[in-house]
Amino acid sequence: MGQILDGKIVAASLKEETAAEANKLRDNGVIPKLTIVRVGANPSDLSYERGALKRMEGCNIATEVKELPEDINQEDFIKALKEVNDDKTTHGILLFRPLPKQLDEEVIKYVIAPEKDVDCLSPTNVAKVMEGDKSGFAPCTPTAVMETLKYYNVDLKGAETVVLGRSMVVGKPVSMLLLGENATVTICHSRTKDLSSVTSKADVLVVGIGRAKMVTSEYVKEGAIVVDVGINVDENGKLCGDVDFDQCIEKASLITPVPGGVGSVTTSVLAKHVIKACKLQS
Ligand SMILES: NC(=O)C1=CN([C@@H]2O[C@H](COP(=O)(O)OP(=O)(O)OC[C@H]3O[C@@H](n4cnc5c(N)ncnc54)[C@H](OP(=O)(O)O)[C@@H]3O)[C@@H](O)[C@H]2O)C=CC1
Ligand SMILES: Nc1nc(=O)c2c([nH]1)NC[C@@H]1CN(c3ccc(C(=O)N[C@@H](CCC(=O)O)C(=O)O)cc3)C=[N+]21
Repeated sequence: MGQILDGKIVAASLKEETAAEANKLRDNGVIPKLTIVRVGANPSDLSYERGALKRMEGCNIATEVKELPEDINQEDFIKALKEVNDDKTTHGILLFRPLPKQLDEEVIKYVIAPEKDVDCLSPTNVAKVMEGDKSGFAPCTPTAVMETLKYYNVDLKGAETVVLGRSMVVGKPVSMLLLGENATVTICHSRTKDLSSVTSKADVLVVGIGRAKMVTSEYVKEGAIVVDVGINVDENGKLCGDVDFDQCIEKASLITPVPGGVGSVTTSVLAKHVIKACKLQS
């Protein structure tokens, strides 16, 4: 029977450091601030927004939500985003993804100011993640995975790690961050053949696929460390991960739950990034 990797403890530890930094900045007359740009009122955006606002408040970081109409056109959206770029009181910008269909992310990603881009939309920040250049911003969720492993002293050097999922939000960046810690990284996706035979070789398995409880015990090696990034709603309307926790905890040595795992660390990383952005700009 494995042990639980408690995201709430990791989040609280990060929060403490970040709040202290925010207070130092405030003592010097700088008020760190995150501006959230939300288009429409998608439930998953709103649930992340609630968590983020609460976390910023706990860290003494100011916030503003710029709510834009669901049907806003590309030109008006870019104008609004540039206003936030130019707003001297805003240090970090969070843009919810995916954007509605009429907005072209391929264009917009070049508009957000890289030094305020705390969740890694800008190609400048994506490139820094690839290069292992820590001066930019890696996306918050993959960083939360790394912070969780670090807090629990998981040694990644030479470890056989398997990442399940290859999105730009989770799978690809977390693979680069693991590589940066000298892990051996295998990336799996929907076309991977014989998926469970690949994942069951992993010392550390990171899962972000958006498929409720798909990862059952045959995907997991005895004694493996399992990190579940998934946030889904199960048939009873309850939050659940991509990993079947009750099955996999029997085999894993360490495992993150949902809720209370990586998801709870994400907003603390966001706060940490706002402080980093604020220091870069003041
Ligand atoms: N904790 C947090 O703060 C956050 C959590 N999430 C959660 O993480 C999960 C992943 O999100 P995201 O990366 O945005 O999702 P995407 O839908 O963008 O990507 C899913 C990835 O998983 C792969 N995949 C899907 N189904 C399977 C399958 N049956 N077998 C193997 N691979 C599969 C896809 O493969 P292919 O590329 O071949 O299609 C794709 O690479 C979701 O549950 C989401 O809610 C997301 C963001 C933040
Ligand atoms: N640029 C961008 N980055 C994101 O990270 C992003 C996004 N856009 N768009 C929306 C989705 C959705 N998302 C959620 C994260 C946490 C919860 C959530 O429920 N969190 C719980 C904890 C869950 C847990 O403990 O695992 C909480 O904060 O209390 C929900 C949704 C992020 N997203």
